[in-house]
Amino acid sequence: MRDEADVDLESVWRDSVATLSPGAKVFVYGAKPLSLHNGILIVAVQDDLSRAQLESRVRPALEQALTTQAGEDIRLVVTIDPEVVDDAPELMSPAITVAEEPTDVDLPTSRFVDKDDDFEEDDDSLTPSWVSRSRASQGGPSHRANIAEARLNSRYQFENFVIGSSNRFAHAAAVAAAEAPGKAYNPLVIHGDSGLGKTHLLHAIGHYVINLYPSSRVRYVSSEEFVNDVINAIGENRTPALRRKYREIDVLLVDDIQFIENKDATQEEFFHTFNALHNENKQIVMTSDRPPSELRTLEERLRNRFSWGLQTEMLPPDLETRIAILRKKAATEKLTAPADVLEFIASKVQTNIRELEGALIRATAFANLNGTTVDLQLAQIVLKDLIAEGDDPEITAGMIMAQTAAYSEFTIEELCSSNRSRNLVLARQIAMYLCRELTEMSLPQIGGEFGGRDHTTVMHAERKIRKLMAEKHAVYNQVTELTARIRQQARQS
Ligand SMILES: Nc1ncnc2c1ncn2[C@@H]1O[C@H](COP(=O)(O)OP(=O)(O)OP(=O)(O)O)[C@@H](O)[C@H]1O
Repeated sequence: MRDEADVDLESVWRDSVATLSPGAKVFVYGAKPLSLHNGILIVAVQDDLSRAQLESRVRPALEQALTTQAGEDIRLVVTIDPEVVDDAPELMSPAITVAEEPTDVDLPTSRFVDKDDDFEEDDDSLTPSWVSRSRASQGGPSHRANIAEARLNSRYQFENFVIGSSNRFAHAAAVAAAEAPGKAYNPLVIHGDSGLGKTHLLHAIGHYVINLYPSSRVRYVSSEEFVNDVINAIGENRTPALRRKYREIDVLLVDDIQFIENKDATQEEFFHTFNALHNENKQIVMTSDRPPSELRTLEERLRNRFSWGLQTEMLPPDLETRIAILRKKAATEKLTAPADVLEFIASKVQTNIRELEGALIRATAFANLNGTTVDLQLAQIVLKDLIAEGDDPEITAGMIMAQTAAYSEFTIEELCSSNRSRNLVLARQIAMYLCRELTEMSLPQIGGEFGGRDHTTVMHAERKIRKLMAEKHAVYNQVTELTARIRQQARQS
């Protein structure tokens, strides 16, 4: 039996719920696990009815799943506590399988120690904003299952997207495709370098379609996920099921299509999926780091298909757009920074909007922790080590993992393992955050580096560390120190 103090309750809970059937998940929705002692897991629900349903409909299956996940016999005790449940993060949504690993108790000796730690799962980033509206208006299990399918990030909407000359056309094409799916531009291919907003537009299309046509079936998928789906389906002899899954979709949003280069079976499957959807006037939108004509090892017939619709390029934003993006970011994330600081950051970070946002977050986090406000001098000091000088050598995931391992006293193998002890989780999340911030790797690529984790795990880690940096000196310092070490190693190598 594992030591209960070592059990990460929320992730055990989430993983257990994820194994339930869609019908059963509905009765667990909104429940919040409170504590685990001597094999008794106390869970809070909203009211009497929720308790009765949980008790009568899913108790055996849930206890079984919890027992498997926790590695010890678990019995459930269900209490009613509306206040606790109101605070429950959206990750309890039955429709969404997300990340792993929060922590919430004292941490043992390690550099990655934060005694005041109040980690909690917080994956609202994965919960579409229209969930609540839909719940109120439709609310049924099948509708919620649809939301899982869509896998949209609520932060990426057209309203949060700043339009400038570098992305105006791509934005207009995206809106047009969302307003008239399958009719305006089909397929729509959005291409451009890393961190320029392609994924943002892809999700925004999904949100907009669902807002306009609530019953439509939308699915966002990274092409790495598509590749995995194909490989698994072939290995498990369930290709017909895979075909059904993708061909029943009304709007298919495929991120980073360049990853299917060199993957013959995937290309074959995608070709047929593409044809099936296109023949039925279903909308297909894809992003790529290059124009399809430059995807050299992509089969000619696919390249040919991709040129049927519209291809639009996103370019690095000009200074004004960068400042406007920072302003918008500051407003939506409630970060306070004066105009000269925004201009300073925008003038220093020119090619990657993710890096632009990261710089703003670091500067405001530092000020927040020190009970001061951001001014130009502070921003210059804080960002000294973060901002690349243009000729800086490339930083790799390997460097980040090696430095994190050395600094945290964990091994690289442990960072990639499934072990969820609290300090290790924090070290792993910081390393994932740094991969996101300092490299151009996609979420699935980063997940792959860390023992084949799902891209939602990386998304969660990024969000978690951003939040913790603004709240915890220790975490801010660890991230800053590690960044400096990684940059130094990159310069020396
Ligand atoms: N025009 C914009 N307005 C507001 N935010 C933007 C804009 N463009 C990009 N961003 C933000 O920049 C970050 C990076 O964007 P995104 O992930 O969409 O880039 P990408 O082109 O898909 O990169 P990659 O190819 O590496 O996946 C996101 O947080 C996104 O919200």
